[in-house]
Amino acid sequence: MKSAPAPVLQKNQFASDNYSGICPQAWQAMAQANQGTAAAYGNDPWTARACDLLRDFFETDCQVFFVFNGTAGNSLALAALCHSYHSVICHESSHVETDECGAAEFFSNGTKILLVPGEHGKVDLDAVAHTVARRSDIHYPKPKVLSITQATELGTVYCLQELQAVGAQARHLNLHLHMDGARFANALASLAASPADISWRAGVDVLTLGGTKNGMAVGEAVIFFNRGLAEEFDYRCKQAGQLASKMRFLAAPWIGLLESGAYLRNAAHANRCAALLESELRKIKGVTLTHPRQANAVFVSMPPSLIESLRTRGWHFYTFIGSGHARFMCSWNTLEADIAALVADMRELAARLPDQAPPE
Ligand SMILES: Cc1ncc(COP(=O)(O)O)c(C=O)c1O
Ligand SMILES: C[C@H](O)[C@H](N)C(=O)O
Repeated sequence: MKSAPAPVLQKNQFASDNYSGICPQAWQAMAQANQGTAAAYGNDPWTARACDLLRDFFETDCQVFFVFNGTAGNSLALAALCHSYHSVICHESSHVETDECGAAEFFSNGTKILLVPGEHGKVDLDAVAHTVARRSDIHYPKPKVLSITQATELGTVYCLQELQAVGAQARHLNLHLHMDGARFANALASLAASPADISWRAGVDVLTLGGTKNGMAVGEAVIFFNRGLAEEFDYRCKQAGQLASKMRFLAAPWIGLLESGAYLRNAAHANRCAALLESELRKIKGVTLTHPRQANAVFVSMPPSLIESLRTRGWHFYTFIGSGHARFMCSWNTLEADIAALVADMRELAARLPDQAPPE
């Protein structure tokens, strides 16, 4: 018997940008698309418009597909880039590895995921080269794809030069380059660069572009800059249950966010909130930042007793990502009052702790 559904939370939380609702621009766009009947399975005007807007956004004639979530986007994209006897190289803290329940391996019929380390969630390019060069015998799953996450799972962002180095290394090693862009908007806002420069111009072949965490109800875009790799991807989506019959309602929010500019504004707001939260948390005894805050997440170490008392006070936050530090994530609808409330509780509860060195 399933437990009762969790109640609607009375205050904004910092567990994930997945906790947030639908932003006004996405909601209005869905309402605007809800006019009468329209052709199904993507043959509607909203889907066509959203695809064109994304081609304008990235300044290139890319192939665009809409899927329901990021796990589908990542795993189907990776499956399109390699065969079952290949391997995909990604960071040891990547979502593909840690939080997609083997979807990439499943949809590619067995492609092996090979993990590399790297500081603060970014792949170490020497480790990537070693993973490719270490073996060339028939028994080794031949590396075919390098997958990176931008912004990373640990709240950091590859700068333009780092992305260019990743792209150059992927080309040198004859690897396709996939980008998990669940929080691409946050990276874009952080870098103040052009979408094209931090994607295909840096060498990205396929991007899973996040919409859900940036204010949409549901929906990610799989964008093939290397159009040849998109061949029959539509069939792959259909077979995986990722071809929406009422595609217009996945596509319309993209129109709403891109035409209004909310796509970037939402992410910039979340990043600013995280910067404010970071500045406040740095002042609290026993709370130590564990990764540079470069997007919308703040990672801190703190005493287990403080973690427990914060949760008892009603705060939701994850401690299972990366090396298990606490992640506080801001979103398009985070308010300064939410930050003030969290910081006040944390400061009060931390002050009650006996003097102790922060955990390792
Ligand atoms: C880095 C990253 N990639 C991909 C995803 C997509 O996951 P989901 O399938 O839950 O939309 C998430 C989820 O939040 C994520 O954090
Ligand atoms: C970790 C969890 O799977 C989700 N991707 C999030 O970032 O909140």
